[in-house]
Amino acid sequence: MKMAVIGAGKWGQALYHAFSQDNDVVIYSRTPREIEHFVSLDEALEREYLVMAIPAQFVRKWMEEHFEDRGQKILVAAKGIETSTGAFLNEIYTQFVPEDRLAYISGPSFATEVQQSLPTALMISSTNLALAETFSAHLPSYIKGYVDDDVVGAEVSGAYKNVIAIASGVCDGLGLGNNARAALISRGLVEMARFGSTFGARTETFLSLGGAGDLFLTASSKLSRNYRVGLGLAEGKDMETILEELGEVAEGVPTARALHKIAQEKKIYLPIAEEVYAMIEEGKDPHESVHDLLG
Ligand SMILES: NC(=O)C1=CN([C@@H]2O[C@H](COP(=O)(O)OP(=O)(O)OC[C@H]3O[C@@H](n4cnc5c(N)ncnc54)[C@H](O)[C@@H]3O)[C@@H](O)[C@H]2O)C=CC1
Ligand SMILES: O=C(CO)COP(=O)(O)O
Repeated sequence: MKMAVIGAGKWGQALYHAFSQDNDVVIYSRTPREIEHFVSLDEALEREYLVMAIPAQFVRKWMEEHFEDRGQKILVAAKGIETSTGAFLNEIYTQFVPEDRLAYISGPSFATEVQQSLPTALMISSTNLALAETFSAHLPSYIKGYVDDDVVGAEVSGAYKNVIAIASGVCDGLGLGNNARAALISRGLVEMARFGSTFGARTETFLSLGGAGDLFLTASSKLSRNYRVGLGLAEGKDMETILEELGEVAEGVPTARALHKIAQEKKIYLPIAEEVYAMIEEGKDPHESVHDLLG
């Protein structure tokens, strides 16, 4: 399969490594990189299959400024909800490409482990199951693919788990123990599903690799950038310092802002996401947030 990965951050490079096992793959990013098969934007857009690994908050601008529809089939690899509009990624991408040419990859997948070819299982979701199957069939042997057609469920799962991961980092950073973290993750899963059902997601999707699977992974490991944001908040660091020290994207931060905006507009009860927002945006004391969540 002739593919191009667009976006050469950790995840773009990991997916480039993965798909390169059995396919003809090139990679492009706005910042030139010393990567084999690094190509120009035009060469990348010429490929029949694209993997879009641009972070969620930058997708709309990038598509407006650089994308040319040449009939490509697209695998969306970012996880997040656009802060400025509350739009899910499928709502953004479908403004540029018909939904039957869009698929979304989600599930428990630290880029560093995918880059090391460690065993991984992922979900590929599309309203066009044949397209999801095509991308799944071209994954390398060390990644087991599962296909599904609940795009909204996959997107909400992938975005929301990052916010719960921040809360989990706060919990562990405060030394509240395993019971507290397990309770937080469990209630976070319920909150994700409640939010997703508002937008037509299937509840069982939140029990899938893209839901519970990715949540368990991200909310329990220092490999997660979002979890590390939570550790920083627990240490009393301000967001500017946390993000500067992180040096990488933490999608849970802008997504928490988006969830707050949506929760206010649609009157949805999102207690954990709202506390993460209060800590991120209003500098709320994490001890107070925990007290209010347990209260
Ligand atoms: N790193 C991981 O383990 C995984 C990340 N993801 C998702 O992949 C997406 C990308 O994340 P990473 O590659 O990990 O981030 P990263 O922090 O490693 O890289 C971010 C990339 O985005 C680029 N970028 C920043 N601003 C941009 C803009 N305005 N326009 C275009 N490109 C811009 C940067 O140059 C950088 O290459 C995120 O949505 C993340 O949630 C999904 C699964 C695993
Ligand atoms: O999505 C991921 C793992 O599935 C990566 O999580 P972080 O963005 O928190 O590092």
